[in-house]
Amino acid sequence: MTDMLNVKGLNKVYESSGHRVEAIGDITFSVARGEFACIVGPSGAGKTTLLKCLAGLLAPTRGEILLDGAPVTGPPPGMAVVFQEYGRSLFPWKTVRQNIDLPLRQKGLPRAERDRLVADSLAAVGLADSGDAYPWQLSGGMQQRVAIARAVAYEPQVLLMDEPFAAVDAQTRADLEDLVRSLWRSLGITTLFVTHDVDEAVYLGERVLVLSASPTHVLDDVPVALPAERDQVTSRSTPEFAELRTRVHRGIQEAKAGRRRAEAAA
Ligand SMILES: Nc1ncnc2c1ncn2[C@@H]1O[C@H](COP(=O)(O)OP(=O)(O)OP(=O)(O)O)[C@@H](O)[C@H]1O
Repeated sequence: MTDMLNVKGLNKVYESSGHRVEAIGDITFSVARGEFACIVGPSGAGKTTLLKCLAGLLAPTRGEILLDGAPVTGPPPGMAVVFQEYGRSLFPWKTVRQNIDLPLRQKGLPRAERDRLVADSLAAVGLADSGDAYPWQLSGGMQQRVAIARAVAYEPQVLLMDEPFAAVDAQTRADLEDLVRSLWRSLGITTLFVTHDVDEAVYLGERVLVLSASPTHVLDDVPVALPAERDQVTSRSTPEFAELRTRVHRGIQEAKAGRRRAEAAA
């Protein structure tokens, strides 16, 4: 497999009026084409900062990000992002269909192709009948499915997701996890999924990257060798799942202990 995403020696320092925060110390990793990688780390580890850099929304202080071999210097056309705040990411004055269609128009696709992509993506997320609704008429989980449909319709090379299910209830969350995994399996989009939930990371990913506390580096890179066909009840209760969960939890404990040591030394 060739690399779709290369992150080399990424460093990010926030500086404002004399105040300096080194959010990302030194991160290096790559994601293969078609891979599903999850990123976990303690709160404040710089996960959102990392994703913003990957999405070209924030310039790294040092280091380099390559998307399919080309440096990311601004929002790349081949990338779609799904954020936690779905409410804010959809335009309330546009229908579901129009929300999904907008980036496709910006891409310059012809009408017939846009119509097909919108219909297919709505069907894929189980919202075939909700195209004419407005986002505010839908539940939180449905709105998040619209955000996912919009990302998928765009046919990105890479899909970045930043804690996309943090604000929905547990049952909806499980449904959305299964939806994202099945879309990934059928479409093969290279996916990077940030979560603070260890079980979610193991359940979804083919690999889990554990980040240290800020200034961040990669503490552990855990391959998830669970069968591709996963099920909320069965997969989560296997000994393999428990082993992976323990390894990732240990990494996060280590990250937090490292932060406490750094704070004590400061
Ligand atoms: N715009 C900013 N200006 C200054 N510091 C910032 C800015 N954004 C984030 N930070 C700091 O950078 C560090 C990393 O923040 P970031 O939001 O990337 O972490 P995170 O891992 O996504 O956190 P959480 O899991 O709590 O969402 C934190 O110390 C945060 O306070």
